[in-house]
Amino acid sequence: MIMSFEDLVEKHSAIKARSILSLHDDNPRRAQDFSVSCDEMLFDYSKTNIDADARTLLIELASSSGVETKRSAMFSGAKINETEGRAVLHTALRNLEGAPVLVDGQDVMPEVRGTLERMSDFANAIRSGKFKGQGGRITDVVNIGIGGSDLGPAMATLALAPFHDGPKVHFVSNVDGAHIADTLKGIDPTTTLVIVASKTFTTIETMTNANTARDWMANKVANPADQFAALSSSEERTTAYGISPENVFGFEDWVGGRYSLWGPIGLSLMIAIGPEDFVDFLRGGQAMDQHFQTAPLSENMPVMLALVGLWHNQVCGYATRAVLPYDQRLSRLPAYLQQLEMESNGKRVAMDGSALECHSGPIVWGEPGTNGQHAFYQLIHQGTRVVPCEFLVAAKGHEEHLEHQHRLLLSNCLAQSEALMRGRSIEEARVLMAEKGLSGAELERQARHRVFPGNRPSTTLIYPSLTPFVLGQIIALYEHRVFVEGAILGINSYDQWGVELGKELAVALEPIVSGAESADKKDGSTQMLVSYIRANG
Ligand SMILES: O=P(O)(O)OC[C@H]1O[C@H](O)[C@H](O)[C@@H](O)[C@@H]1O
Repeated sequence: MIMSFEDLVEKHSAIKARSILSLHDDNPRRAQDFSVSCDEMLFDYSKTNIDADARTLLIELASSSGVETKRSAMFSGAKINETEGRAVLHTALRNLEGAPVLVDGQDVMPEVRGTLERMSDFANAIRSGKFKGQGGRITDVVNIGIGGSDLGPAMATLALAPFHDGPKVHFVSNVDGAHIADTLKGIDPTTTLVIVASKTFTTIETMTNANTARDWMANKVANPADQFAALSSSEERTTAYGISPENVFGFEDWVGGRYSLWGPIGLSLMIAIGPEDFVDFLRGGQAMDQHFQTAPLSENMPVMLALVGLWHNQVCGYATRAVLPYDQRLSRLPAYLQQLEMESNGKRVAMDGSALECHSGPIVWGEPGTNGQHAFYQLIHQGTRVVPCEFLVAAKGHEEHLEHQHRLLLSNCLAQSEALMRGRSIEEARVLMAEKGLSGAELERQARHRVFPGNRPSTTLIYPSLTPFVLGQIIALYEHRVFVEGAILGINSYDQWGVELGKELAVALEPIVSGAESADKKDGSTQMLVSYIRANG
């Protein structure tokens, strides 16, 4: 049977009046029945209004969209990125001791393993002091990259702070000179390694910042190129830039930028935590790959995470999704997921170029808890729009001497999903106001402001503690969620044409902003802004 979103929308109209809390009351085992495990990680989606029938329909939607066939195609190296004619094989980067993976009939694994070994040797040399800068042992590493060449390593390096035992790692991405100026301030160029991370090695922000870093280093270091490394798929351009081939780590076009943390783009992370912990991170990703490929759809974590997302966005019509890690070290996860999810699934046409009949992927946003509670949770609880929330939390923190703080963190996380589901009725609010000594019209007026509609959906991903392995599982989980969502929507999750127009216009605007060319051919708004810049800049 071919399932469609219309069938699901119909199902939703039939069940939406029922509260999530009543689903729990009716089925004391609902939490167990509506949650999925992968190793020690647990994904609880019981605080949504998905019931057994809705889940069956969602799984039928996944099957009838060919998710399983498409999944095999991806893992086997088929060119599923059809608009760019490329395979999608970031999974090969974590295929440790795994089977051969063929692209155009050639096994890519020997090269993947060779690059991982070279990265490990290089990271060890930096960490042990064998690789020296002009001033001696490397104390600081500056990763210059943007988008996928920044968000992944920056997010993961912060996430794994308790595992850092290498030099200090910094990240520069923005073309705004403030970013590199603030980062380089106070760092010694003679003991710094600059890593230029760019798949294409043409990205204007990265190349501009790389040139700035090279000039900064050239003031103090005789041969700055010796203290530069490059992570790229363009050997030709890294060579032209003058970086010695021993310091260049390449990867193929079948690794998409936003999926590239697992290979050379992860070098700064590897230098921070060491090759062994980096391999543990890969093992976590690999464990999720194996789960994704083998678990039945209803027990498959990426599949269920994707289906819950589709239910909320395409079926219920909730346009955004909040990602709320109760884990300060995952504070860059929402930004990382914005690229992963919105650059992958923010598409308006299907693979064949026809207009999409439903909405594309949702708007993803978020901040870590408990900070967000004191900022935007007001809207999540009492605003007129429903925002499905995805909580993430570790059962155990790394700070053993601060266990009481971790208990507070956990209690807050659980309290939020409970509050969203349970809400507070007008009757309960009236009782509260009466207890405060109010009565009559004032009691009624005040009570109305204290009503929480409740019945607001959330999911919780809980894991033992944030280790390299667990981080690998989390990232691979979200990658596969994007894949499943894209496969069901019938879009190409692996191109990103939507970023091109702005880039082209920026190049054309530079001479206009600088005054070398006239703004006459531009629209009125652009002309006015250019005049303002010329007058005030
Ligand atoms: O790694 P690079 O080639 O420098 O690309 C960096 C980023 O820029 C592009 O605009 C894309 O939107 C991103 O997907 C990519 O990660």
